[in-house]
Formats: sequence, C-alpha cells, structure tokens
Amino acid sequence: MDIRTVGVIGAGQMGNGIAHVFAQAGYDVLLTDISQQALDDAVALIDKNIERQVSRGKTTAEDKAAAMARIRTTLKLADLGPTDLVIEAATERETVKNAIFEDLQPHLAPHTILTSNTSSISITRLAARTDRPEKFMGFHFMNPVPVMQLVELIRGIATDEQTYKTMLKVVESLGKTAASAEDFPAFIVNRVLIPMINEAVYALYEGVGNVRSIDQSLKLGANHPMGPLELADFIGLDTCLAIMNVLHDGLADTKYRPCPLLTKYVEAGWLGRKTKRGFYDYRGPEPVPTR
Ligand SMILES: CC(=O)CC(=O)SCCNC(=O)CCNC(=O)[C@H](O)C(C)(C)COP(=O)(O)OP(=O)(O)OC[C@H]1O[C@@H](n2cnc3c(N)ncnc32)[C@H](O)[C@@H]1OP(=O)(O)O
Ligand SMILES: NC(=O)C1=CN([C@@H]2O[C@H](COP(=O)(O)OP(=O)(O)OC[C@H]3O[C@@H](n4cnc5c(N)ncnc54)[C@H](OP(=O)(O)O)[C@@H]3O)[C@@H](O)[C@H]2O)C=CC1
Repeated sequence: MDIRTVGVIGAGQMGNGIAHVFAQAGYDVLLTDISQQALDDAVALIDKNIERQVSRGKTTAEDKAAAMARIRTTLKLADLGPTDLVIEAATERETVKNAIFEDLQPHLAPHTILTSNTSSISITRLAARTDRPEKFMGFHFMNPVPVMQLVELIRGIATDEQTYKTMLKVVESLGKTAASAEDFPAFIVNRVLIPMINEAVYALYEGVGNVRSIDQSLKLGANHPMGPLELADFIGLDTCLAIMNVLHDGLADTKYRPCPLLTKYVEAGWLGRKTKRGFYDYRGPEPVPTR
C-alpha cells in the first residue's frame, strides 16, 4: 500500500519528532493534540530543530520550508480519519490510548493503518479493541526521533503480512532501521533499558551513589552517552514508571518492581526535563542534581 498522508496523535516530545521526520521524508503530516498550546509548541520546536540542521549543513533552507509546509495541525481527532497511516503518540496510559482509538474509529477510512508508538503496552490488546486488528501495529520510535536510527516494529497476534511489509517500507523511507520485536511487555529496547534505569534509581535510593556519581559512572565507566538518571529525566519519569509497571504486571516477576523513589518523584510531579525538575533541576542555567 502507498502511504502519503500521516496522522500523528499527541504533540509531546515523541509526536513532534515523528512529525518532523515524516515531513522531511516527503509525507503530508496532520498533527493533533488535546491542547492548542501543545500544537503551537510542537511546531515551534520542529522549526527550531530543522533550523539547527540547516545551520549544520544537514539540510537546506528550501527543504526546511518544504517540510514545514507539509505539517498541519488540528484539535479535531476526526480530521485524521482519511489519512493513510495513523501514529498514536499520546501519554503512556492504556485507557488514554483505548479512548483515542475508540473516538477515531467512526471517522477512519477503511484502508488506514493504525499504529501506536507505545513504549510497553500490549499491541495485541490495543488492537483487539479496534475494528482492524489485522491493520494494527506497534511503531516504536526512539527519543530524540530525528537522531535515533532504530524503530521497533511490533506485530500483534492478528497483524497481517501486508501491513507489516508496508510498515517496513515506511521505516526504510525515513532512512531508519527497523528491528522486529515480538509483542511482549516493553518489547526489546525497553525490556533491557528501563530496568537498567530503575536499578540506577535503586542505587540512588539505597545510597550507593548520588545523582552525579551514578551518572558519571555509567558515562565514563560504560561509555553511555547519557547517565541513566539523566536519561530517565530525558525520557520522562512518568513514562519510565509506566513502563516498569507494565513489565511488573505483564511478566508477574518481582525483579521488575518499580523503585519507590521513582514513584515518589512522579507523585511530586517531578517528571524530568518536561516539567523542569526530576533527578536534576533544570530551572537554572545548568542542571543541578536534586539528590
Ligand atoms: C523510552 C522509550 O520508549 C525508548 C527510548 O527512546 S529510550 C531513549 C533512547 N535514547 C537514548 O538513549 C539517547 C541517549 N543520548 C544520546 O544518544 C545523546 O546524548 C544525544 C543524541 C541525545 C545527544 O548527543 P550529544 O552528542 O550529547 O549532543 P549534540 O552534539 O548536541 O547532538 C547530537 C545531534 O543530535 C541532535 N539533537 C540533540 N538533541 C535533539 C533533540 N531533542 N531533537 C532533535 N535533535 C537533537 C543535535 O542537533 C545533533 O545533530 P547533528 O549531529 O546533526 O549536528
Ligand atoms: N519519552 C520517550 O523517550 C519515549 C516515549 N515513547 C512513547 O510515546 C508516547 C508519548 O510519549 P512522550 O511524547 O514522551 O509524552 P509527552 O508527555 O511528552 O506527550 C504526550 C502528549 O500527548 C498528549 N495527549 C494526552 N492525551 C491525549 C489525547 N487524548 N489526545 C491527543 N493527545 C493527548 C499530551 O497532552 P497533555 O500534556 O495536555 O496531557 C501530550 O502533549 C508514549 O506512549 C510513550 O511511552 C516512545 C518512545 C520514547
């Protein structure tokens, strides 16, 4: 199937990155969110990120203008109905995602492929509540989307071969690399990465190190580009906790129990960079550890 138009639901950090790369690859993008402010902020951020690519010689001013012209926004979810491919990138909560697919369903064209950028939630379960489980897939981008090479493709139990092949072509057209993962909690990358982050929070909780020493250890001792606590703040602590809960519930193994300190930060609304406070405080000129 030929994909030309793409609907993106949720204009947070992932939604804006996804809109960015699709527009640059020549697709017409329609971005939606529940908040006009989120839509305006996303378009401004995409503009800034592509401008940085222009200044570094990675793209041209003409290509930037063409990509920005391909992005439209709407507050009406129903407007996404006629698109060829829908990518849901709203908050990592199953009830939120189910409600979105339910609201969208009456407006969908018969050929539309539905995908979710979920970090952890069962694709089979999300798909089963729609009218097209055979045209439903997990389409998991990594953050920051314009920079990270990998996209995980996750087939639910009912996903058909044609949908999978179409999505492989879409990934290729973005210049990215697909990894196929089976539909088990948190798939591949987050099955390994998020328990590592959770373990770093345990190390902090138990006083093995402080924020700076833990991050420095993994950066200089294991050559990670970001320390685990810095990365947790970058991903969003609410998202990290949601993924740990899916692993814990879905695999029924206590080794996945979320660290109580991670829960406490989320309860405080200290969600990381997006709220300007998490394991670091980002309100000043330099990030300052909060522990
Ligand atoms: C939770 C999930 O479900 C799955 C996930 O996504 S898990 C998270 C996966 N992501 C990671 O692990 C990221 C780890 N961190 C890194 O790889 C690096 O720190 C980083 C790529 C984010 C930044 O790299 P850096 O060398 O410190 O910074 P910097 O030199 O400023 O940036 C490198 C490039 O990224 C771009 N960039 C950085 N942050 C960006 C952002 N938020 N959006 C767009 N582009 C960005 C820069 O413009 C720069 O581009 P060029 O190479 O074209 O000039
Ligand atoms: N952060 C990461 O590193 C990665 C995240 N993901 C996944 O991507 C998805 C989005 O994550 P991320 O971008 O980080 O989250 P953000 O919190 O940055 O963005 C989520 C956006 O979705 C909006 N939203 C909430 N409910 C709805 C709705 N009903 N309809 C439309 N928009 C809605 C939110 O609005 P408001 O703020 O008003 O609630 C917000 O703008 C999640 O499933 C996450 O697991 C995948 C890969 C990496």
